[in-house]
Amino acid sequence: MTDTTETVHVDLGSRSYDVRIGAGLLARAGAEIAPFLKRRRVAVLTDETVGELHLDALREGLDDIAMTALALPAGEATKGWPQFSRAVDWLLAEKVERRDIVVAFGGGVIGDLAGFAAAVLRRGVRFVQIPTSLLAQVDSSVGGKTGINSVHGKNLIGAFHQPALVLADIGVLGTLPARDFLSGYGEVVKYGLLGDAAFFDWLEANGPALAAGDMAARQYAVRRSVEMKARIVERDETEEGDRALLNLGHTFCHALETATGYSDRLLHGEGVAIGCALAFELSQRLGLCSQEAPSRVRAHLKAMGMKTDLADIPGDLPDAEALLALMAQDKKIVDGRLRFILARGIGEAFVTSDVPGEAVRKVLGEALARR
Ligand SMILES: O=C(O)C(=O)C[C@@H](O)[C@H](O)[C@H](O)COP(=O)(O)O
Repeated sequence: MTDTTETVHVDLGSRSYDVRIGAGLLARAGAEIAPFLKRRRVAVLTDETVGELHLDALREGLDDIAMTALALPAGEATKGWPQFSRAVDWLLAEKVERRDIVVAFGGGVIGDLAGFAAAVLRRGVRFVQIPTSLLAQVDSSVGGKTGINSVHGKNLIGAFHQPALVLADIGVLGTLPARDFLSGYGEVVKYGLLGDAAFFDWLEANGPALAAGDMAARQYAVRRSVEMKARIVERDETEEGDRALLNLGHTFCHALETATGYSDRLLHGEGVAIGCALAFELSQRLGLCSQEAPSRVRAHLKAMGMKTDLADIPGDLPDAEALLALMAQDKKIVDGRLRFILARGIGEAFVTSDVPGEAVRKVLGEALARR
């Protein structure tokens, strides 16, 4: 079989690394990781679902590299202090040393938590991301944002810590439940919306095939997303400016995730999709883009069977004022002023602090009224 693995290099000087994208990478994990090892052993953090489905395959792929593993409960609720301290204590009990490699084997929750554990363990050890969800492959495994949630908000505790290598095996996406796959698709659409109108056109045409399992389409979507993310992260590793573009939809999303208690009511990528739709609605309300743009965003998300609005979130939600208060914990805030990612059209996003609170309140109020 021909090897169709592609490599996206993330050029960050001494923190540079490759993102390898293809089918069958799990089976070759040992050969891929070996050059980074000082001794032939790795400590793997995973979740119970991924562990059950794929840990044996990873163990086999690692060949003679010894593997020890801890499986945490699956789900966003794991991304907090209790499971984080459990993971760090386990890594210490396993005698993971500074020159060793920690492997984050799972979706965004595991990648963020394990990356943060690696960042603080013995003041920093290297880690390899093996993302198993679409969301983690296209987004959270790349760029070095690691962390956990606080009762005050999403991802408020963490560190920038770049991985040494990312292995995105698109073959494992086949075991994802449809809801999780579509949640990850929310982040894929984000890339088209923020900076590549042609990619959004492509997604409108190919999104259904991608969701149905077309491997070539999946590989292209993962590669294009990672490429876009890599170029932005290279320009602005620690989000002083441009990197905030990757936060399109996230100011709304994080407030909604906090409001729904990081529960099954709203998955992260679902919140991103709703957040992108609201960001385009806000842009239109401020006269920045045409009415056609938010309609096209919603139409595509709907055609993919995704959540597009606050009305699609089950259970109670707080009022617009309370949601605005949650948004005020956003990490993009400067001098008390929220920064938003708005758009002049599809593929034309930009970062601005110049957004009247009243306009945001109105967009949220109207969205709540549609429930
Ligand atoms: O990598 C980034 O930069 C992003 O903003 C990507 C986001 O999609 C991702 O969810 C990120 O973890 C959110 O970052 P945060 O700084 O808003 O917590």
